[in-house]
Amino acid sequence: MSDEVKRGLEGVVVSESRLSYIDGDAGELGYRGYAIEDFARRASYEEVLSLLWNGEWPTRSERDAFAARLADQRNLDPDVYDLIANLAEREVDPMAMLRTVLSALSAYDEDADAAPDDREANMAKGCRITAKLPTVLAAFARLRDGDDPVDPRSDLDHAANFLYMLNDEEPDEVAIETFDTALVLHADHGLNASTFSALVTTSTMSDLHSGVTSAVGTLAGPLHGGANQNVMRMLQEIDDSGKGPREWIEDAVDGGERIPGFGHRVYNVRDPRAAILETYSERLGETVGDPRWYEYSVAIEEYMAEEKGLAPNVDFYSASMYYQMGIPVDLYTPIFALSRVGGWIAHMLEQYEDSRLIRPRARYVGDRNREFVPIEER
Ligand SMILES: CC(=O)SCCNC(=O)CCNC(=O)[C@H](O)C(C)(C)COP(=O)(O)OP(=O)(O)OC[C@H]1O[C@@H](n2cnc3c(N)ncnc32)[C@H](O)[C@@H]1OP(=O)(O)O
Ligand SMILES: O=C([O-])CC(=O)C(=O)O
Repeated sequence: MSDEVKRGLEGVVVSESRLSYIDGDAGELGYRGYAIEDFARRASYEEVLSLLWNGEWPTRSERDAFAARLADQRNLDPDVYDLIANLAEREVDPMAMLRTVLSALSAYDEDADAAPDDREANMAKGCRITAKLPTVLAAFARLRDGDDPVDPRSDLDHAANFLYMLNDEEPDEVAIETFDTALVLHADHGLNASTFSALVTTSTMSDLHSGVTSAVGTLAGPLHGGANQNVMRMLQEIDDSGKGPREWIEDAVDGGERIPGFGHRVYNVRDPRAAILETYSERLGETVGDPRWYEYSVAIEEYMAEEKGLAPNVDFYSASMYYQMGIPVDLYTPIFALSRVGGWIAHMLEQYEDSRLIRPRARYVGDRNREFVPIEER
């Protein structure tokens, strides 16, 4: 058994998967063999979920049935609204809220007692979790602002319904397309840290809710999903500083800061999702007549490429895009979770089919053979 330490498990292959293909040198990403550029703007989040969970694109009638199944599960138990209201009153961080409420949802799940690897029960749980998370987040966002939650509408698709519940207003076509594409692009990405964390949890034959709860906690960190809100805070700091974006970023880099939205464990080139999200960020800037956030982003990208050889990841252009949609900055990471939950579930479904306990080792570098001294003699 080798004692070589692979810090951060970099480059270690721990399993096989048919879900997403990533070529980090070519900057390519595909779900189940389909390149994201071919479907990101043309397939809805519901279709992508169906592809990830079932292996094939749904036909129109399959898509409609699946979308209706999800739409049917959007309501929350009144106890869950009470929990969200309590957390909103305490002004907890939205990711901590999401993690807490997600865990609580298992208490209300009618398949809670099913065997952890029961595929039918897991598909049903997966639909309920995915359908309820947007209701949870929108209710929280409204309650903390002193507004009543807006009931979900079953006649709206997943993306449109979330924006409707958040703003109490039907979104326009541009907002729906933008948000739906963001959901599609964030849905899966190989064994990223949060997906891996879900898989570690369910490799013990723990249940789907536990896996998703572990994953939300992992996504929250600033090195992973938490980076998107830090990107927007950086753009706001630049705006407030009175400095140009290039000058600001140069000072930050010279000061040894890590720039959110740049660098990646797998991509050595530009993240292909960033290219698509950039077009939406640019378009929204033009639509609202304020290209500032997009222009700052472009200037930062140029500097980072020239001076650091680093390219943007998925969290970089999504920040200015969500901001221009009027979404509160601390909701960006929970929105990432609303999408990635589909990928987490897909990976757990895949793993349950052929599961083995995930249990690596650490090389022990501490003392050995020390003599025990009882407490009375210490
Ligand atoms: C959805 C996602 O999770 S995408 C990633 C979101 N996270 C971020 O955007 C946070 C900023 N980025 C980072 O911190 C890193 O690039 C990570 C965490 C994404 C990847 O980390 P790792 O693969 O461990 O790379 P590592 O931290 O070893 O970085 C390699 C080198 O690039 C530098 N580097 C990497 N990212 C950045 C950055 N954002 N800003 C400045 N320098 C950076 C490191 O300082 C390091 O330089 P060194 O070798 O001279 O010390
Ligand atoms: O794959 C990763 O390590 C991070 C990432 O881009 C994602 O989870 O979408």
